[in-house]
Amino acid sequence: MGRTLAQKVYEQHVVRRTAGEPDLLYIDLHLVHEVTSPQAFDGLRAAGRTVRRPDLTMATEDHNVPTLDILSPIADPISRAQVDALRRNAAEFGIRLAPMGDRDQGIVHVIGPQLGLTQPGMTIVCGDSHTSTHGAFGALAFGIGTSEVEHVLATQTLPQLPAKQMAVTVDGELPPGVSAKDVILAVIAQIGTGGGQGHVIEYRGSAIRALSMEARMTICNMSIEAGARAGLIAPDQTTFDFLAGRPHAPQGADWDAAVAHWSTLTTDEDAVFDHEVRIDAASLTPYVTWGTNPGQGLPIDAAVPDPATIADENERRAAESALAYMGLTAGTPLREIDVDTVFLGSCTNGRIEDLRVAAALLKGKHVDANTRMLVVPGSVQVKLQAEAEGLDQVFMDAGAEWRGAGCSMCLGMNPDQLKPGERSASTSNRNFQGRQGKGGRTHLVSPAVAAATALTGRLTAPADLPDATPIGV
Ligand SMILES: CC(C)[C@H](C(=O)O)[C@@H](O)C(=O)O
Ligand code: SF4
Repeated sequence: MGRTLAQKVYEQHVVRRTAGEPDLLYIDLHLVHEVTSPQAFDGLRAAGRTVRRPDLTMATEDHNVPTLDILSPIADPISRAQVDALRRNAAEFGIRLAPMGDRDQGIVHVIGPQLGLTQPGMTIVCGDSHTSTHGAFGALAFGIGTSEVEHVLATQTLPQLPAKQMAVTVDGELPPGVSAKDVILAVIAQIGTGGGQGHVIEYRGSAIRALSMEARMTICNMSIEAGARAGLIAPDQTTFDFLAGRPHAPQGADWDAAVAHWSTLTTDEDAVFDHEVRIDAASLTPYVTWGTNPGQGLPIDAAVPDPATIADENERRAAESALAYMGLTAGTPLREIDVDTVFLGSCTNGRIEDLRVAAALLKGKHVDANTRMLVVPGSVQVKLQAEAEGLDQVFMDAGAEWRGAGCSMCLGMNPDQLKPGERSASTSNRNFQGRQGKGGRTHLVSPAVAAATALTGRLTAPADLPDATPIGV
């Protein structure tokens, strides 16, 4: 029987297999950030161990970093302690670190691909659930817990059990103004936040093949929000073109050999998936979430659902409590929901292409008077690229705030937070209660919807804007 891409990459990394025990997988790349690593390094120290492959390990500061005034000491004591601990640990164990102010600093899932560290066919782990992002390159990439971080630091291996296999096939052409973010919000709305549990999802089909690497990363990033262990996309010419010339990409004859190997990384015709989901790209519209989990999303044309019409009792209760927390009334058209904050950024949508889409909509216009917009590049490199293209000026002229790189308002671990009762349209990936600050209310949206919403102060699709010109992404 044929094998899926995920099964091939998995099998290529098994270094020990014994009946009745998990497999031991070799790990090609270990990414580290300040939140989930301090105890892992403490464990190494206590056991008198070293880091087995510092050359396959890379650390960055992202969750706790302020996006303003980055050269002053971090004010929050917990954040400061975590960042200081990472600096000490990286120095002591000989790990490369991109600290605040460094050209390579940024959100861990943005810098890996950007540096060419992330490559097809690799196993990639990080103490962070959105490690699935790297699956966009045809890597098997997943989040791990802190004790597993310690295991990988010490041995460069990880005990694993094979996952179940799911295919999400998106065929056809996305309508103008509908993007990768809408695709993945639609997938999660369809299969639910537990729909991918125990599975690795492979995204396939003509609509996926047509996506840029940035857009593929957006999709794989949110695999975890569907409950999946990982998500991946077979590498192709788009992947190779993205990687060519990046600092850590192979060069010369090594590049040719790598591309030859990467080209073999596809799912066999006769491979069998445990589950298959099909989506018609042409039927998709901009999606927004109305609730407090990423599966509670609907096309922007819809209205806030009435929990009374939901048959499943658990889902009905979840919808009731979501509406209470979100301060929403059943039947309200989604387009009539006012927001006070728009956040463009995160490892889901903080890459250069996301910024370009938003800037194209904001150019020559002004953010609504009662709305603030934060634009936070996912990395210093994204920031520099955007500035070279003049996007920073477009955002600032439109009245948006142009910030330094980091996780920022994606989660309340740094100064960028919503106040209780504030409501955001956010390009991030989680809308859990309190995610962007205690009492804050989050609507997940695409970069295009974020920009259109910033202009009107209420949830808006780009096509709703008076002078809407169709945009392709
Ligand atoms: C802080 C970290 C452990 C967490 C994660 O694992 O995803 C964070 O990145 C998030 O997005 O919630
Ligand atoms: S940007 Fe958000 S989702 Fe991504 S790693 Fe940071 S906190 Fe997690």
